[in-house]
Amino acid sequence: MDSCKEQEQQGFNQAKFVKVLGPIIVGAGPSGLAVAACLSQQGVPSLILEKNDCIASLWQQKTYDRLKLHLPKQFCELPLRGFPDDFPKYPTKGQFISYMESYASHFRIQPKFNQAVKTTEFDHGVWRVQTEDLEYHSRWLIVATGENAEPVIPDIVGYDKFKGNILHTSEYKSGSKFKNQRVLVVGCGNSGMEVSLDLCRHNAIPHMVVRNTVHVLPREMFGMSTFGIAMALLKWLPLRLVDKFLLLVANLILGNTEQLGLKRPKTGPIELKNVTGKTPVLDVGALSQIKSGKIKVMEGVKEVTKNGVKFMNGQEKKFESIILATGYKSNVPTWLKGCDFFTKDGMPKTPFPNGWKGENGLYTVGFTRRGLLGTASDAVKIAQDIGDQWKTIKGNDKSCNSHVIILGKPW
Ligand SMILES: Cc1cc2nc3c(=O)[nH]c(=O)nc-3n(C[C@H](O)[C@H](O)[C@H](O)COP(=O)(O)OP(=O)(O)OC[C@H]3O[C@@H](n4cnc5c(N)ncnc54)[C@H](O)[C@@H]3O)c2cc1C
Ligand SMILES: NC(=O)C1=CN([C@@H]2O[C@H](COP(=O)(O)OP(=O)(O)OC[C@H]3O[C@@H](n4cnc5c(N)ncnc54)[C@H](OP(=O)(O)O)[C@@H]3O)[C@@H](O)[C@H]2O)C=CC1
Ligand SMILES: O=C(O)C(=O)Cc1c[nH]c2ccccc12
Repeated sequence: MDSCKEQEQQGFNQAKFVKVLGPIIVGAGPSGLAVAACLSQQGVPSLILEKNDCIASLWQQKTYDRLKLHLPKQFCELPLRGFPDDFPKYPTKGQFISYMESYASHFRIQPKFNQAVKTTEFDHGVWRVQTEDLEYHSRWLIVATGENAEPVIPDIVGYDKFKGNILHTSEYKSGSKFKNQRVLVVGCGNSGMEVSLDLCRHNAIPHMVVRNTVHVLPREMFGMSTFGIAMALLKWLPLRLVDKFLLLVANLILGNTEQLGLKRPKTGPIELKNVTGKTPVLDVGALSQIKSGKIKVMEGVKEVTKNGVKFMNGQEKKFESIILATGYKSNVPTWLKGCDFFTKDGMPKTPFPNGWKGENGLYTVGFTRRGLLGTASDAVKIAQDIGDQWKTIKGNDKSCNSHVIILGKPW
């Protein structure tokens, strides 16, 4: 082992301050891994700090068993290394995780686990990144904590009165525990639809709350993925025309969803995704269960009671469990201080495609509202940008083989 590595191994436990020569990346999800891989291709070492004890913790710990990618695999690949050829068009969650494991090992990415970043600020030319036990310093900070870092738990009156089980979709694995139960699913995004479908398949009785409008599109049109068709058309046609086309075909294939209680927003599906981040539902079977009455569509919830729920329209129903499919939010404002690059919701203020770079060595990857395709685009740009700066740095800062230098005190 070279002396720098030895120093690194022994030092982490005792030291208070760690000087990182390359960038610090916060988060070891697909975005953190993608940017670390692209940096290593540029010859730039980096250090990933991950709060959990594994890579891709959203996928490994917070998703249900039946999950599959609902965009075809070519739109979900990380840069520099694609999916194995034998993967199906829509890989399963297990396949996606194994792809990311092999991606990390191929690029020799070894995040430092159990390092939840508590506060970070830019101070005298240096990013100071604090975890419970250590303070890391670097001239570059790459935020890769994701758009889906924390569950959204809405304020609904009466949670404490409810005798049954309340959980968020991030804790839902399968419907097997809910057999014969009356279950209320709050929310009708992709999670709400797919959890309701999974509940049906396990003989539960799902009721899904739709308080607002929602776009439902078939996952495929004419044997091709709807997303792929949209991307291809967008090369030639304006966004609004593409949205019109998608809606025309969706209505032909699915019928009028409004009759089922699923009113469409005025803004088209891709425009709405780009502007607000609200993802259209890509239907993988829930709609036919709604048509057959197995998934019941309900109004907004007024309050939770001891044995069930009162709805906005005055109806009252009994439920044994409530599943909150109410989405996720960024957690950046909780740990990144003194920086006005992000909105109060933890998204970059500068819209795509320019939200990847801030000031003073700050970067963001995976905050584009464009899924893994956006991640790949950010990662390549960031690595190029830092790679160019790295090439101009000479001297001591690059001479050690290790990417971190352990210090007892700040220098
Ligand atoms: C159920 C579900 C299915 C999805 N399916 C698709 C799909 O098919 N296609 C697609 O393109 N997108 C999909 N998405 C969107 C999803 O956001 C991306 O697939 C992808 O996970 C984003 O990667 P990320 O690395 O940006 O964020 P994440 O995967 O959320 O990773 C962020 C990492 O940062 C860590 N972290 C957070 N806060 C801290 C902190 N303070 N300190 C240290 N570490 C921290 C987390 O533990 C996590 O490991 C899906 C999302 C969900 C919820
Ligand atoms: N197979 C796949 O690839 C899957 C992908 N995903 C992705 O994961 C991301 C997160 O999806 P998801 O978890 O569905 O979150 P979303 O943010 O997409 O949806 C949240 C839903 O909850 C509703 N909601 C929020 N608060 C309340 C409330 N107080 N009362 C009633 N309804 C409420 C929202 O309604 P409103 O619009 O009124 O706010 C919306 O319908 C998305 O990008 C999605 O595409 C998720 C599952 C599967
Ligand atoms: O599945 C998701 O959450 C995604 O964010 C993927 C995605 C990015 N852009 C879209 C447009 C329509 C449907 C899904 C997506």
